Amino acid sequence: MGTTSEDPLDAALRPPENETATERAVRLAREAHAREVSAAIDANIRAERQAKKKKKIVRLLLLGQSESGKSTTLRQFQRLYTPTAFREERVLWRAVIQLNVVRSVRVILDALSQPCSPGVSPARTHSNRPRPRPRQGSLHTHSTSNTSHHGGMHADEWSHFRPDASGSFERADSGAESDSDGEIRTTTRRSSRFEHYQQRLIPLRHTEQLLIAKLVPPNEDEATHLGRRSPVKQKEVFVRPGPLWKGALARARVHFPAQEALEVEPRRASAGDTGLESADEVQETLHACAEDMIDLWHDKNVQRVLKRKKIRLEELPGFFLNDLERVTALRYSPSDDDVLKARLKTVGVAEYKFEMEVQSGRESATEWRIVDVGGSRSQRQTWMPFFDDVDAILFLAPISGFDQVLAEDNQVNRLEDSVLLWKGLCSNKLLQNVELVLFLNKCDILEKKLESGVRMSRYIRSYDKPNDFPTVSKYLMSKFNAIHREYSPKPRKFYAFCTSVTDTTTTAGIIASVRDMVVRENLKKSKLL
Ligand SMILES: Nc1nc2c(ncn2[C@@H]2O[C@H](COP(=O)(O)OP(=O)(O)OP(=O)(O)O)[C@@H](O)[C@H]2O)c(=O)[nH]1
Ligand SMILES: [Mg+2]
Repeated sequence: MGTTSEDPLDAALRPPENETATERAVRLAREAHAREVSAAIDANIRAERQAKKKKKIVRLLLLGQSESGKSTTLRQFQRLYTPTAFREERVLWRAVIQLNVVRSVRVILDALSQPCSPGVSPARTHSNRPRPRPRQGSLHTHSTSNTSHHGGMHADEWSHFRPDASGSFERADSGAESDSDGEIRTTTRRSSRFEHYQQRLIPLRHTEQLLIAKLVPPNEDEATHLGRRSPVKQKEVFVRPGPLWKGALARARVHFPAQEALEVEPRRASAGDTGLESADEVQETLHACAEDMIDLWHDKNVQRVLKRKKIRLEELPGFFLNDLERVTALRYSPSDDDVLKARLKTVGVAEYKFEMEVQSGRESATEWRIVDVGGSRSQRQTWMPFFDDVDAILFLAPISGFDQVLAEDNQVNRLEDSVLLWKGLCSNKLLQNVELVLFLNKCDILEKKLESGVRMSRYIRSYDKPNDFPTVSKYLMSKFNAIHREYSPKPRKFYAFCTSVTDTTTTAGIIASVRDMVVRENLKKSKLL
């Protein structure tokens, strides 16, 4: 019986009938090679699938009140583990730094335009305001009568903040004007000098508007204007995290140096001279106003007014006034440190993926997903949904804020707010198996503050020890530890560090420790499952 329906593929693959021995040998060799290539591709696909299956994903959530240093810590991770991307994006921070400069100057000008009348300090003017009451953090917090096992002290006991410990700059002032009647002429001269600065620096107002327009998408309805009354209670410019604002900036930029120039000469770039050929309008204005800004900042009378009003600009976020000459240069491009010091408030939540560029050991198989959130009160409801699926939480408590109140609620002491948040996290049942890492942050500011004579005991009732940094930081560490131990639903290790996350050297080591710890704990848990 003959075949009537032959398979066309068979026919196509069948060797030619009149094939010679040499042709046959060549054909067989070609087929063998093709089989090898195909096997290699299959093996590759299998290996990739295996790797994907094996790949560890570590989720780290950054939490803490506004200005605690979450986004700065994230930037440290980026600097360490995705250095190329960090370096490429550095130039986009220029607009943020420009705005930080303009706003610092604005704080000074506002302070000068509201002179204290002789003999009446701003503190006195406000001293009849309602006294700050302890408030609950927005996370659930326990009040319990259990005694702590830490030196017999209850974890609550230490956080008895003094009722008058508002710490707001305008209210913390206790010094009176020292001008006597005989100094009227000097005061008049001083006023005209202040007016001179106000006049000379008028162009900065327009600059500020330009920068806000550049940084904040037009459909954002959260206010971005400066508050009128208090020099330090300005509304902050914010961004929703993620690549969007950077994209907008990149599109808006006037001229940026060829990327190659940045890559070939990274050291030049970090020194602030990248070979920018032309600056944008904002930078030109800043450059033109540089001398006046420098004079203003170094003016002894201005310093005196700031001191009297207890405005410590050096401690405020986004402080660049000691770098004015460099940051107002026409060809200025931000350094690593500048990016870490820049202040841009976060609104919303974003997850950042880190395929660690360091391809060694375990890290090559670990993908990190770090979630950065907004820390102000209105933002805290966004935290909770992440509690379900997180391996570790890095909580930042800016301990230098013991004499400050929250920007969003001037009745709440910042340290007290951090304590309440910490209690809420420690006691949260959803998080009982999650590692909590504590950064007692802004230690550099704390140290300077204590050295300048601000007394901890004025703000924390139970504090009766020496007012030096080692004692204070040790005390606070032990108190946060006591809360952790007392409030955790089941025992877990206490990982805590005293940090200044703007400091690259010390933070690199701390982040490496955190990374190792989180990976190790993650590995342990996955083995147990
Ligand atoms: N001197 C000093 N400044 C710090 C430190 N940590 C953060 N900062 C600065 O404080 C400001 C606020 O830090 P951010 O990282 O933006 O704070 P955040 O927690 O993300 O704040 P939100 O986005 O409002 O929730 C920035 O200007 C930082 O450079 C620190 O340890 N020391
Ligand atoms: Mg932030």
